[in-house]
Parts: sequence; structure tokens; C-alpha cells
Amino acid sequence: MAAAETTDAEGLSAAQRHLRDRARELAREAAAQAAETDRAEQYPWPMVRRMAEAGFLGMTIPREWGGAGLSYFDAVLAIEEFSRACAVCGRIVVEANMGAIGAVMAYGTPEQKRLAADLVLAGDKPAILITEPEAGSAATEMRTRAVRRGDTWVLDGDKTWITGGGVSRLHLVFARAVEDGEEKGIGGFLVVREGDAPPPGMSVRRIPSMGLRGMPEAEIALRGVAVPDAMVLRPPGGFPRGFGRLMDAYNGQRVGAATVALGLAAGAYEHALGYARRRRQFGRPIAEFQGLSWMLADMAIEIEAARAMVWRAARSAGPAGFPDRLAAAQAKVLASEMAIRVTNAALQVWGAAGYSRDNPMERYVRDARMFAIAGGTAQVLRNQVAELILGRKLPQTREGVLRLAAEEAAAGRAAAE
Ligand SMILES: CC(C)(COP(=O)(O)OP(=O)(O)OC[C@H]1O[C@@H](n2cnc3c(N)ncnc32)[C@H](O)[C@@H]1OP(=O)(O)O)[C@@H](O)C(=O)NCCC(=O)NCCSC(=O)CCS(=O)O
Ligand SMILES: Cc1cc2nc3c(=O)[nH]c(=O)nc-3n(C[C@H](O)[C@H](O)[C@H](O)COP(=O)(O)OP(=O)(O)OC[C@H]3O[C@@H](n4cnc5c(N)ncnc54)[C@H](O)[C@@H]3O)c2cc1C
Repeated sequence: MAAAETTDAEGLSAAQRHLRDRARELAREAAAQAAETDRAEQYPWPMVRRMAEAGFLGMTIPREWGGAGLSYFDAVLAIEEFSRACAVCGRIVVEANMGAIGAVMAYGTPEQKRLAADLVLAGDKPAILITEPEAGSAATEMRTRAVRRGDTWVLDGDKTWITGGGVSRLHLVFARAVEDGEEKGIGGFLVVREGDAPPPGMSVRRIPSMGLRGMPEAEIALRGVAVPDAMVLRPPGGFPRGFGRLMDAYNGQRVGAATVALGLAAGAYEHALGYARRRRQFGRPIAEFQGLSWMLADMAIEIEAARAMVWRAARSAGPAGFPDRLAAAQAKVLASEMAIRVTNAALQVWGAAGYSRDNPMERYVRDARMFAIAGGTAQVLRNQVAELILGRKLPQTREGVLRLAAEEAAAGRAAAE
């Protein structure tokens, strides 16, 4: 029988502590460039190369494809460290280990896996294209279509708020699959940018955003983009179950996004704690004022609670190898809302100095804001948590609510007869 692995008080193995220490070390370089990345609104390519060389991109890719074969939990340990220093870097590590790359590694053909693994290990952060101008939370109402013409699928539609638009090479496009004139369900289509220009038929327009300014967000128009049949990602159950199985993979990225929120909150808290000890008013360190020390205490409590939920979600990988849907949604709601509160409180501790753009606190506040919106808003994820704990579908459309009411009325009449 194999000896049980020794873990520390946090439940981490020696290898996991080493991974975290390595990430912490490299995150010092990430910290040094974070302000300039934000100011210049430029994707941090030099840092991407450093993270790729150090093996932080593609950690979760199985060894047979050249990755490190690490778990989502291992990846989470590294993502928190990068996000404390530079949330843009943290998000790059998320998308180079979870989401689209997770879906390809789970459902892809050997050729698709080879292609995706090579791109990510060389420094690509894949993009996932779900949202559309008229289909945000209601993602299943997407209109983008992939129409089969022989061995080629032709994509037409508009995607928006696509993270990495213009810098990513691998794109996982969610679209309605139409074969023989009939809609079959929602599928995943892999589109690769080979050179500097977008692939034929794809155009990209950057959206100016509030935070995480080193990471481009973009509108992406797809006009007759040709995808060979060999680049269609076919999860078990085919197109009719395509959306659900692709979302299974996306639950991993929800945990990743929750980790970035956790990391940046922890980074802001550390800056606030240090400042509260140093800064003196009324002849005393400001940390001695109960109004402030309780704020610091609440920050510490909230961060620990979020970390516990994020770790639980990351460790919950189900049969498909992805984190559990309920645990992922719970962790993301808690961590994203916590990050907004904690970064705001941290800025408050700094007083006017926190409000200056010479200081990282205002960046932390801006960077924290997106996580309760992207990847499923806090409201929509609460709907999902409610459905899963109640064990029933809670329809959001008017038609769905009316249908449910009619079904319940019919069941009531049948019971009375
Ligand atoms: C799921 C929703 C779009 C609600 O739409 P519907 O009410 O039409 O859909 P459902 O009937 O609830 O679901 C359809 C189908 O999918 C399965 N499903 C849904 N969510 C999950 C999940 N998280 N994990 C596994 N399976 C899931 C569901 O069971 C159904 O399966 P069957 O057909 O029964 O097999 C809406 O609730 C929603 O999630 N909206 C948010 C959309 C979203 O998250 N967009 C993210 C875009 S990417 C992004 O933002 C990146 C940012 S980042 O930094 O990560
Ligand atoms: C920084 C950033 C990065 C992103 N990256 C990506 C990406 O890489 N790929 C991608 O595909 N998408 C991406 N998105 C898009 C993101 O997934 C959507 O913004 C999100 O799903 C919400 O859609 P929406 O913005 O259209 O809001 P809407 O769906 O229009 O919602 C507006 C408001 O209504 C609420 N609401 C809507 N429906 C309900 C309901 N049923 N119950 C209760 N409240 C409800 C919402 O919570 C929200 O407060 C990103 C967004 C941001 C901000």
C-alpha cells in the first residue's frame, strides 16, 4: 500500500508548498510591472513569457500532452499568488489552465489536444466566446450560428466582452450548430489565429474597461469564419447536450475567477495592514483605532472564508474532472462580493493616499469590480445555487414561469380528482 502523502496544517503537500513558493517568487516580478501594465493598458507579454517558461501556463494539461498534469487545486495555489500582485497576470494563469483549455483536454480529439496544448505551453491564453450583445446572462439565447457545409462549418454572429480578444490565438466559440438545415444544439468551435491579424472573417474591437486594463476585452464579429469539421469540439452527448457539457468545463474557470478575486483582495489587505501599522495620527498608529482594527479584522475573516470555499470548490472535481457546479457558483459569489468589500475597505485605510493613482489601492478597487459580473453575475449564480439546493429548475423566462404554473395547476387538479 502506498504511504499516505504528508500534508501541513493547511492540508498542502510538500510539492504544493513548493509550487506556491515558486509562484510567490515570480509574483514579485509581476508586482513590479503591474502599475505600468495598468497605466499603459498593454497585455503584459514579458510577464507572460516568464510565467510560461516557469511552467505556470498549462499546469493542468496532462503530462502526455506536455503539461504538468497538475490539479485545479494546484493551479489555484499559483493563481492566488499572481493575483495578489497583478490580477491581470492571475487571469492569464486562469485561462491558460481552465475554461477553454480544460474543455479541449477533456473532450478534444488527439489533434485538437496537440494543437491547444502547444499553443498554451508556448504562452497563449485561450479566449472563450459565449456572451453576445443580446445574450449575456441568458447565454442559451445566443444567436451565433455554425452552419455545416460539407466538411466545413461557417460561423456567423457577434460576441462581446471577450477576454483576450486580439491577443489570444485559440478561440473556443459557442454557437448554434445547424446541420441539414436543422438546429442540433449548442456546440464548441475552435478557431485559431495563426499570424498577427485575426483569422479571415473575424474582426475585433477593443472595449475600454474600468479595471484589469492590461487585459483586452473585445467585441468580436464573426462573418463567414470557416471551421473545419476536425476543429469541432464534441463533448459526450453531442450538440443536444453541448452547452451543459461545455459549462461543466467552464465551472473550472468560475473557480479560477473566484481565486483571482481572492488573491487581489488578499493583496489589498496586506497593503492596508502594513499601512495601518506605519501611519500615525493623534500620536498613535492608526491600527490602534478600533474603527480601523475591526475593519482589518473583518477583511481577514472574509478572506479566510473565501479561501476555504475556493479551495473546497477547486478540490471538488467531479466525474468529468471538473469542479462541482454548486461549489464553483458558491465560491464565486462569495469571493467576488468579498473582493469588492475588502478592496474598498483597504483603500479607506489608506485615506487620501489610497485615492491616488500613484498607489495600487485604486487599481485593486477597479480590478475587483468585474468578478461579480463576468463568468455569471452574482445574481445569476445565486439562481443556480437556489436551483441546486432546491433540486428544481427555476425558470427565468415568462413562458417558463407560466408553463410551471400551468403544470402545477394541472397536478393540483389531478390530485383533487
Ligand atoms: C445557464 C444559464 C445560461 C441559464 O440559461 P437556461 O435557463 O436556458 O439554461 P439551463 O436550463 O439552466 O441550462 C442549460 C443546460 O446547461 C446546463 N448547465 C447550465 N449551467 C451549467 C453549469 N454551470 N455546469 C454544468 N451544466 C450547466 C444545464 O444543466 C442544462 O443542461 P441539460 O440541457 O439539462 O443537459 C445561466 O444560468 C448562466 O449560467 N448564465 C451565465 C452565463 C455565463 O456564465 N457566461 C460566462 C461567459 S464567459 C466569461 O464571462 C469569462 C469571464 S472570466 O473571467 O471567467
Ligand atoms: C471584464 C469582463 C470579462 C468578460 N469576459 C468574457 C469572456 O471572456 N467571454 C464571454 O463569453 N463573456 C465574457 N464576459 C461577459 C459576461 O459573462 C457577461 O457580462 C455576464 O454573463 C452578464 O451578462 P450581461 O453583462 O449582458 O448582463 P445582463 O445579462 O444584461 O444582466 C444585467 C443585470 O441583470 C441581472 N440579471 C439578468 N438576468 C437575471 C436573472 N435571471 N435573475 C436575476 N438577475 C438577473 C444581472 O445580474 C445584471 O445585474 C465578460 C464580462 C466582463 C465584465
